[in-house]
Amino acid sequence: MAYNDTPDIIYTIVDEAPQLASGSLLPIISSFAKAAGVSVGTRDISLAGRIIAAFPEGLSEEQRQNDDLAALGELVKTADANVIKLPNISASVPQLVAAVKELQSQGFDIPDYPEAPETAADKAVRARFDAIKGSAVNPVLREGNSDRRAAAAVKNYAQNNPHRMGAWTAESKTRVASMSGGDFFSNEASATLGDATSAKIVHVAADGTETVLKDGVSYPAGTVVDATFMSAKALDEFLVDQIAQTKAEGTLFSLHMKATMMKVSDPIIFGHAVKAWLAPVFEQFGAEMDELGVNPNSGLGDLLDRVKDQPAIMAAIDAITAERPPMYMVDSDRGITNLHVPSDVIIDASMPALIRAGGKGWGPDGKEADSNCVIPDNSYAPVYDATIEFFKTNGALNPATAGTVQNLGLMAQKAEEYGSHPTTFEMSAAGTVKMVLDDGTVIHEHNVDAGDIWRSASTRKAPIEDWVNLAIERQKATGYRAIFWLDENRAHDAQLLAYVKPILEAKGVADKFEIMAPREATVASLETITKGENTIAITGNVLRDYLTDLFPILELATSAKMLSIVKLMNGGGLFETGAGGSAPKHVQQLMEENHLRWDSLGEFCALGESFKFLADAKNNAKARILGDAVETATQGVLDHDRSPGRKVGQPDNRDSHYWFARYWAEALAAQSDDADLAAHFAPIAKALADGEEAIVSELAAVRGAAADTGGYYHTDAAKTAAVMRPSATLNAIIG
Ligand SMILES: NC(=O)C1=CN([C@@H]2O[C@H](COP(=O)(O)OP(=O)(O)OC[C@H]3O[C@@H](n4cnc5c(N)ncnc54)[C@H](OP(=O)(O)O)[C@@H]3O)[C@@H](O)[C@H]2O)C=CC1
Ligand SMILES: O=C(O)CCC(=O)C(=O)O
Ligand SMILES: [Mg+2]
Repeated sequence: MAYNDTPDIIYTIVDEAPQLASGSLLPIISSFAKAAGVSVGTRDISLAGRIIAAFPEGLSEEQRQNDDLAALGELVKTADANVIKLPNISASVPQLVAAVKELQSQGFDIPDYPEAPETAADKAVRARFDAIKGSAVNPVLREGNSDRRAAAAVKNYAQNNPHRMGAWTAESKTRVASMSGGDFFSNEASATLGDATSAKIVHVAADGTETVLKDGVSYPAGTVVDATFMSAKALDEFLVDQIAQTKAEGTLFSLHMKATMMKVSDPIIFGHAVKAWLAPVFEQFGAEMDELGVNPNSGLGDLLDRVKDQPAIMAAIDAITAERPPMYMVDSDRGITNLHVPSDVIIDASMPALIRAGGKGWGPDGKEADSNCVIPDNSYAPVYDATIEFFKTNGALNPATAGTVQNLGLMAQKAEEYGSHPTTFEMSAAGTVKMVLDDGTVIHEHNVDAGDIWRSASTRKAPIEDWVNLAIERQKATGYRAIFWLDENRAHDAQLLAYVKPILEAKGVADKFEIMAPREATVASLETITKGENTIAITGNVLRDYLTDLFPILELATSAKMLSIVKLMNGGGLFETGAGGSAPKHVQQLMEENHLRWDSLGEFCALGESFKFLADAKNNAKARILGDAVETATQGVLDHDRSPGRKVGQPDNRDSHYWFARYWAEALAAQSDDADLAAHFAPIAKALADGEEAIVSELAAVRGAAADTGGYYHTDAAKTAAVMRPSATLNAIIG
């Protein structure tokens, strides 16, 4: 189904906390925009929405949904795109299974997720689910590179209202552990293709049997193509060793992966950790657990659920758990460990939170403790290692005086590791993996063993050039210290540098940029911001992800307040809200005590940018007025401390939207560029001010009791609206 017309601005329907917040904020945005003749439409990219769109055959007409993600994927390749993208669930298998179960319980005839597909029909269903799994939205929408930074108002606020930081001392036992070889980092090979070509990936077993793992992968001219693998044997030895070292050191064992975005490789690595942790149980009961459908890649939570009625297996698990070091917990009250669900501990958010807390994680006893942070691959682990060492030496960062690290990330067109899923394989046998071009040239070749994880990633020329040019623009606009976080000694980075250096030379700006490997760049950036100065981190895709949580969480307490712009390569605009995720813990709190602590500052920032983009792209003067007023309102929310509190009883997300609407209306009423708009918003501003007492008390009245939104993944629109819009006075004004 195609859409007849594209609204001026598209606001995405997502999941969890940001979607709950939209229940309150979006009616305000739509109503204000409409008054200025700006249309705001929605497109559903939620996990539930994507499942429904993928399996129409069992559904009634009313239940069916358009494939909005595919439609948006086309739109972002045009200059017309103006999309506000909120964070969505990048589903791990347990999340996917839970969402399917919920939809089935609501009467949607959706097939079960086939855990071990054997028939052709099951394999086809599985392929449809695999396209929904993991980070399936962002790579489709991100047809541009990433520009993430704190708006000046947000940074100023953070300096004037510094958040609490845990103390760091030289005695901290917290550290990062990574493999000393056999990992993706040490096995990487990289080459730049002169001409457009296609390639196939072939596995040749020791007995000469050839298996084509993938055929017809096509690359435009100038693509940087990498190949690497992680040795399963080296990984297992490393994990066994780290479990033992953790116990000896008296710290918590923690594993930090990105099983959502690295949806093929990282769940396998996570599964190795589950197996290493329960090694004697797998040795003794491997066959039985196989029968019960245990898949270690789905985590300890799923495993325990499947073996809970098997006393012998449960006893073996208890016995080995008693011998293990304590594990880093996701929720110690409920016994949820680091290894329960692969999507619970996600490195970009988990490591910064631990570092901000002074190197502390939560242990099974509900107390904070130092932690051994296991990050098997060495490509980016040095960033966290260097940060931790820096704080051990220098003490925690002071957010009152620290400068800022902005990020320009190479992200477009599935750049680097984040686009590697279709070309990642777990080896079923020992042999050689070859990457063979059309003309027969073998560009990469690795000797592998059974179980090794081999993957190829690629990065296209146009995004690389666009990224370097964006970096030049940003450096020029700010004058900040600008560092390309590239390691001359890493195969992939060396190929990138062959692009970067000539562009900088040709533009006569080579002297404005430094080039440093991630470890050195981390130290240099921390030194810079410690002095109160600012720097731009120009990075690849994974570091974009890691740094845009790490530095914001240290500087601002959260990455939710970030400005996150994707300048689409074909001219459109994609405005992401914040740099974080969908905050499942916030939903839990809303359901239990009707308090939503989600901070919509990211949405406010994105909204302002989106209006301004519309103003420029379509020469829409009213959109500019709306955008300027959004900035004033955002400033008002900060200046008057109207952001949500964390605890029930404090003002929450809904209160912050009331204040945002009020400041927005006041700014629109006060401006003199458009008399009609001023006249329209003057009575609204007055009504919002006059209604303050009623609105605040109506919002406060609902808090404390459980809230029902009719579902978790697929909520009921009317019930959610009732929960998120409990103020009749406010609703009447907004209309
Ligand atoms: N762009 C995207 O689409 C992204 C999606 N994700 C997805 O999000 C889900 C959760 O990921 P996770 O790694 O836990 O990261 P989150 O960013 O969702 O959560 C980490 C913590 O950050 C804080 N936080 C995040 N956003 C806000 C906000 N707007 N206001 C206040 N606090 C905030 C919360 O801290 P506290 O609880 O202490 O209040 C939260 O628990 C996963 O399904 C993941 O796949 C993750 C990253 C990006
Ligand atoms: O797409 C995802 O799964 C996460 C994205 C993310 O964390 C980011 O872009 O910062
Ligand atoms: Mg991230």
